[in-house]
Amino acid sequence: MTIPTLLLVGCGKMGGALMRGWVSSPTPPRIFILDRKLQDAPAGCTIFRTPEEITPDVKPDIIVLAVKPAGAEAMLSSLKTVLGERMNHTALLSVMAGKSCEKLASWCGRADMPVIRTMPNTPSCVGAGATGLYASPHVSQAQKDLAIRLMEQVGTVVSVPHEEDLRTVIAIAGSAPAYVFYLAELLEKVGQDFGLDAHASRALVRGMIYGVGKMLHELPEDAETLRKNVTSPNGTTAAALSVFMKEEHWPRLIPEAAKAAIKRSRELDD
Ligand SMILES: NC(=O)c1ccc[n+]([C@@H]2O[C@H](COP(=O)([O-])OP(=O)(O)OC[C@H]3O[C@@H](n4cnc5c(N)ncnc54)[C@H](OP(=O)(O)O)[C@@H]3O)[C@@H](O)[C@H]2O)c1
Ligand code: PRO
Repeated sequence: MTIPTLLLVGCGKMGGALMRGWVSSPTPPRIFILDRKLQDAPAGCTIFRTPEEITPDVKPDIIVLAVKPAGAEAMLSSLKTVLGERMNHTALLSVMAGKSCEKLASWCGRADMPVIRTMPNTPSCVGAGATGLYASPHVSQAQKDLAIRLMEQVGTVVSVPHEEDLRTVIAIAGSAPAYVFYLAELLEKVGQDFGLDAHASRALVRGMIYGVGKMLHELPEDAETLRKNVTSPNGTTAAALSVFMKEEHWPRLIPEAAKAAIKRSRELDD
């Protein structure tokens, strides 16, 4: 199989997570990076600071767009100018939380530009990402297969049938690591407030979340069964869950938070 060439545009928190995941995978793609502040690139990756620095030998199979949605139009307009004819032989893979395939294609100067929209998450940096992927009608099967292969190199990929579905992916996977990190922060603080030292509290909470993730990933049981296995009748867990499971707590707050993320993704489209 030939090694694909990527132009990774924006190598911040998400682009950087993908880059780390790719370079640590068994068969890394060839990566050119466009980022104005990235200090060091891994061996084999070339950094350009501005679109104008991109050299004529860069002929990407896929351009991975990982800048903020507000900067996408200006960036694609510059890339269109710099890459010229090369823009006709590449596909665009956006990781952005906003901006439709149609809009991105028009900013590339080609209504028939093959655009793949994805919603990855930062656990991609350790090969444990979860990515939703939508391919617009102009994407060939070979380009879609390549996009899926690339994202599978950094974790789980789910193709969604409608572009609109990506909003739900944002709410339950793209943004969701932050919810779990917040839970970790709060649990670590509780551990300390209730008498453990910081190191012990951190080690226990991180070990617990790692173990839960590994069980959910590896075991066939559904989450509800795994939860019930922890919950002894009239025991400590039941006491704690009786707080979380009150109608006005997690059952209301989790969907409310998801709706807020979805609403914000609509605003980022404009
Ligand atoms: N963070 C996440 O967990 C996550 C998850 C899924 C999807 N996303 C999506 O990923 C995209 C990037 O988010 P992020 O959190 O990675 O943002 P970020 O950390 O700000 O990364 C963007 C990078 O691109 C650089 N950049 C922007 N415009 C540039 C230009 N014209 N020339 C050169 N470099 C440029 C930025 O440099 P400066 O800082 O100097 O501008 C920065 O290093 C967003 O669209 C977001 O919706 C993020
Ligand atoms: N981070 C981006 C945001 O907060 C997109 C999902 C995760 O907008």
